[in-house]
Amino acid sequence: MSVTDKFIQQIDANKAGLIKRLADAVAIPSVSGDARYRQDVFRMADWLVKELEALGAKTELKPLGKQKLDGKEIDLPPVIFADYGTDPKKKTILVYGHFDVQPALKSDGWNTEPFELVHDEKTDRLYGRGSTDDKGPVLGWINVIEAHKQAGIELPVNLKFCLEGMEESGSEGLDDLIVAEKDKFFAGVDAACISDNYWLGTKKPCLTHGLRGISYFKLSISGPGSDLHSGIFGGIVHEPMTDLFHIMSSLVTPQGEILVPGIKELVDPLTDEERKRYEVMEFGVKDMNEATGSATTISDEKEGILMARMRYPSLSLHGVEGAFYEAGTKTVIPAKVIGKFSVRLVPSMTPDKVAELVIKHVQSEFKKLGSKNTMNIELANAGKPWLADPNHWNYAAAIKATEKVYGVKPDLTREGGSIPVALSFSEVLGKNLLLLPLGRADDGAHSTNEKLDLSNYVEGTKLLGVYLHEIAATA
Ligand SMILES: C[C@H](N)C(=O)N[C@@H](Cc1c[nH]cn1)C(=O)O
Ligand SMILES: [Zn+2]
Ligand SMILES: [Zn+2]
Repeated sequence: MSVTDKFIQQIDANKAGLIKRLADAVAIPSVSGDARYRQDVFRMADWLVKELEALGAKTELKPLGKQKLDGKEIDLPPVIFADYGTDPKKKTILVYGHFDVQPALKSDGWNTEPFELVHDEKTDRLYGRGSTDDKGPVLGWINVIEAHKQAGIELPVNLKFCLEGMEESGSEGLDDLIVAEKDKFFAGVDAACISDNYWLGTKKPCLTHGLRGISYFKLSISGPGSDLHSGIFGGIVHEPMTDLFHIMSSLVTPQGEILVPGIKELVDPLTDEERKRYEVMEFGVKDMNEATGSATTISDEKEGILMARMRYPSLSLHGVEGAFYEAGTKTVIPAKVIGKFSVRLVPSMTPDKVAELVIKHVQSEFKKLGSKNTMNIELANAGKPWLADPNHWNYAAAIKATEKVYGVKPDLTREGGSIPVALSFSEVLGKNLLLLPLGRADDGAHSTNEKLDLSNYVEGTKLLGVYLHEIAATA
């Protein structure tokens, strides 16, 4: 039996162990965007360090200093550096992942408790916050090391881990750490791999060589000293929510067209050659409908959908802090509301330029309202877009591994989401970076009822391990 077959057999024999590990990780509510959960993000880092050390990795926690969140100054969670193997004859692969998650409450519409992993045996799906983004994939790498140890097989490469707890909140502090550690911890890295995105649809695996960037804004409008009765004060005062809705609706049309002057002009023109790349992709409107659980795509053509995800910017409205949103008919005029929206950036757009255009537009729209309220707009976090050359042994190894594990040639995609440090890894380290996702498009990352199919977790773990063997065999 070949070494990779032994590894695969070991993974199949330990499915229960893999599920238990994910359940333990999901049980820690490591929400980075809410100061009340900050201790849990630290706890999650300690838990991962224990898992890695137990398997023989050498770890170090790198502090990142402080941040301002919800008006308080609090400690940023540490970054975990870990080394597994330092054999100079082997290639060294840098693995990045994140152990923080998006917020989740059962009352948001979850069918189960978000921080309890639930294995639905009928569908063989694992439900829980972080199952697919990004605890499952991070644990995939740990499962790979464990299976090698259990099966008595040598890992064919050296691994370096860089795991952070602030990805969902803009990766504050990590870029500086990468620069500072370029010739220290990151010295000797041959290539990098991140598993933190999703297949294009629900059936076919993919490799990803591009990400959109992000500029996330908070727009606050305040007026009255406290919430007011709309019967007593309605029609008398300038209402913050009315101002906010006017401005928010001046940002984007229901057809997804961004109305902020100057943004469209930043986008690279589409060439015939590029359009053909979308035409040949195996993908249909039906795949997207499956992923969204609806038939609500703006475009009815697959090329339009693919380009909207991969090569055009988008502007999304996320929520309003301070607004009345519960059941019932409360007749309140909220005193202060904070609108949250973000722009996804494509290559040739920079967060600085986009912030300049958005802030100018919002100021001008607010002025038009003639309101006596106070408006403030801030860029809460940002990440640059990233695009890599897929003609590299790192991608060749992942293609072969996908063929071995899934029996198909993977799609080559660009992802619509953002991983702020992807560009830093490519630029600062000057090494090739590959995105090798485990999860499917319908996993519900950032949404209610986030899940990872058990088969994606198990086969995905095999994929990560076989990819390392392919690197050793072909690179
Ligand atoms: C693609 C990755 N799994 C992800 O979800 N990234 C976030 C990053 C982010 C940046 N600011 C806030 N979140 C995303 O794309 O939304
Ligand atoms: Zn993620
Ligand atoms: Zn995420």
